[in-house]
Amino acid sequence: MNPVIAKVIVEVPVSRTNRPFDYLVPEWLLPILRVGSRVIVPFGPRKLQGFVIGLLELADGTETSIDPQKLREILEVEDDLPPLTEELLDLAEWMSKQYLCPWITAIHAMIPAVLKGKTERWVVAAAELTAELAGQSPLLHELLRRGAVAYREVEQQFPDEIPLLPGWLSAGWLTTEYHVKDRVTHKQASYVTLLLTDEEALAKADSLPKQAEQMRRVLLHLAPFSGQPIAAKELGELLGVSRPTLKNLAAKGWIRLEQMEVLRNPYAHRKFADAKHSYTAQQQTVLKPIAQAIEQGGFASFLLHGVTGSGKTEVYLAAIEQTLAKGKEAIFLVPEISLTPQMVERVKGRFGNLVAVLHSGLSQGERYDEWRRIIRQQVKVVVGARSAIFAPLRNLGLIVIDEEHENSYKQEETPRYHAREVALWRARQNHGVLIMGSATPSLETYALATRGRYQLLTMNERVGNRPLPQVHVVDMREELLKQNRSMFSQTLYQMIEQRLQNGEQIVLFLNRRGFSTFVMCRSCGYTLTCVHCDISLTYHRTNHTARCHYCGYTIKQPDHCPECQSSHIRFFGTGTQKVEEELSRLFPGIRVIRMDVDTTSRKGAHEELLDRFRRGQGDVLLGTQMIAKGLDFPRVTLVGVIAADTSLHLPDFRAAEKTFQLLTQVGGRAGRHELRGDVVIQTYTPEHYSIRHATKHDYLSFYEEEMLNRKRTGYPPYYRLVLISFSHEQLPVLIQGAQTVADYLKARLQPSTILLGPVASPIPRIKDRFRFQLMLKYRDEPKLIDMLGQMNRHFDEWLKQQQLLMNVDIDPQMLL
Ligand SMILES: Nc1ncnc2c1ncn2[C@@H]1O[C@H](COP(=O)(O)OP(=O)(O)OP(=O)(O)O)[C@@H](O)[C@H]1O
Ligand SMILES: [Zn+2]
Ligand SMILES: [Zn+2]
Repeated sequence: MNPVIAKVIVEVPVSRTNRPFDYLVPEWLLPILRVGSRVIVPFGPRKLQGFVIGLLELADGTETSIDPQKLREILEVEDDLPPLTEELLDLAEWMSKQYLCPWITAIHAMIPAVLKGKTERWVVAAAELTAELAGQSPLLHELLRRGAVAYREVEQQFPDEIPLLPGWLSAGWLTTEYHVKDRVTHKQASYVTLLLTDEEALAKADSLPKQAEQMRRVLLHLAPFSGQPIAAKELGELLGVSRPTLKNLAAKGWIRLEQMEVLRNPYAHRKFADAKHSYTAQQQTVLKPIAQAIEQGGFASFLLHGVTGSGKTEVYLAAIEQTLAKGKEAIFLVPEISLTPQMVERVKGRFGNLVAVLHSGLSQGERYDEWRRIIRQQVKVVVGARSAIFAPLRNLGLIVIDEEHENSYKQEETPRYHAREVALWRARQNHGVLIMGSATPSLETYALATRGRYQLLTMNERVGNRPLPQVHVVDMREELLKQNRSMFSQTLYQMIEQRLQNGEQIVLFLNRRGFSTFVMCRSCGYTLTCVHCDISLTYHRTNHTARCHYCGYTIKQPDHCPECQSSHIRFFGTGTQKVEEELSRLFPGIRVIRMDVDTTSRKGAHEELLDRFRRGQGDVLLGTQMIAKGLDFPRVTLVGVIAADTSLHLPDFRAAEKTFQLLTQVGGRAGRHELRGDVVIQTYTPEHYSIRHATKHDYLSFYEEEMLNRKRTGYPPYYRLVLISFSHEQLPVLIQGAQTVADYLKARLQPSTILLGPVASPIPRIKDRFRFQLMLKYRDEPKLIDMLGQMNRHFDEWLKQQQLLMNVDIDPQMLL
């Protein structure tokens, strides 16, 4: 037998060990060790977890510098099915280069938390384990009797049988599972599985003595369900059989009694309706090229630009259906906040049990269960938020990204990946189709589509020719002149009143982005901006200054507006609670359902509130960003935006884009069905182009105007950005460190690349650590990523000595 060497990425997340180590695979582990397996290896004096990224058999004459004699052995393989596919391992390698992170960090982004945290390993009886086989070993016997045995117990009670486990695993007699040790622990239940065939069971039932009435009843009941686990509780309730009866049957080897974790299905209690329509003309038009691409196979990418309510979801579902018909699998990404029961219902309604749903509302255990169904190849469609892009499907044919412009597709911690980029990589690798959809595509994506990098598909009409809602813009400066100091304009007030009379519903949206951070004149709408950067200055309460967070420009907070001399100049903001109070004061008896971080922190609260609103138990749904998208309520005929400006004056070059997107998306919630809709946007800057174009639902005009701005100011998509941020407890060390890195970069960057900073970060101190940043703007610097990788390695030791944290963010989304 030739020695087999495994290349293992070990769980030490420091870049010094960002390379695989060689280990020898002991013969007894060969049956289950695969590329992608999770293993335990000796590392120095410790035992660590790691992942096998490659296997090498040393046949005679294999050219290698490895001396197997010197290698240490892998101690254990932790799962019967490897949690990572070879494709995902390649992806991890690519991510580690692209996003400058250790391999192990990229791998961790791909697997459920359960496989990282404190977990307890169990050995569980599987389908092929029969009474006859169980006779061979005390452990197997125990397994058949109890269904599952903790690995801890195996080590203590049956140590001699450990080397046999891999063989049994690969024979399908047993599996291993991980149960989370913390409080989100697994659900335990007893299950009974008939191990006899239908006829055998009937025969045995006949042969039983009279006094074994209970046993007979169980056999007769189970006969039609041979091999299927039935809840013991159910048997108890139905047949009135007792626990000892089941134990007796198990001892005879006729049934298996499993005291084990149930695969939780968080949607088990829901009924899903499948509402399939005949496609509209526009849906048919866009589906044609998509269908062709799926039919042909091979990589293809589309941007589906469809106005709100144009039926994009229906297009995605059709594409998924066709992909499955070709024998392939699909990933359907949606932003976390759109992962509402409504959305899940539509997908489950169409594809039923072939769907796994992954989102943060699930407990760790539930997530792990859904993920395990994918690993076991029991599902064909994975719906989920950002990290679902790593679903370990083996035959991926289609990736859909709904609301492609959403921020949440970018992970804001290491690895700082963008799901869109990962999706492109996977679609290419799998020769699959990528569909990105949005009513308000990001500028980056739309620009690429106009240059032919993605095929652009457009749907500019709502389903059933329903009109887009009429948008009314209210100038809040005039309201102030009219002595109206309430947060509701006359227009909005009257429209709310009228909806209440008609028994129709209202969505009120409070833009919380940029809450109270910018300085604005309430008389004329003037805001303080940086003279160098065209970006709003951020208010600092501590010393009453306003500062630019890109270049550091600072001024004292003025007492009077520089434009109109009014003294009503101050920082800006309102909370949802205040709006709710005001509503109750103005409209006594109004039923408000408030959705914000406070009311939705409890698990399931989000769904519950939406459900109440859907059932008509509220007149108003009042909320922040989380109500802006994906919702489809037939009785909503009015959408009000309390203050459109807050997101407009963020110190972020995407402020106008974000505002346009938000206004268009919230507006899109009105009048989606038979009833016509109105949208009221309250603003102090009605002339701003993002508001003007949103009013007319005019994406293209907005796009063109914004592109000109980006070109002028040198921002994406014309330039690309890298944000390098630093933090330290002591300001002098921090500034010195940032400057040192800046000098290093300056010496190596091409002259055309712009380096901004070092300058204090927009949030200059978090948890007692000061923060500074550098920003790179570049157009054409092909070696930049490599160079940043070198920079990382160059400063690694030094940063650690200085206790300085440095973070590199490629194509940053959040500049705060
Ligand atoms: N061909 C069709 N015939 C009839 N109704 C349809 C059709 N396609 C979609 N619908 C319905 O129209 C409504 C809007 O469709 P859908 O939610 O797919 O739009 P969307 O483009 O995803 O909207 P948004 O981007 O605003 O979330 C839904 O209630 C959907 O069930
Ligand atoms: Zn500036
Ligand atoms: Zn003013």
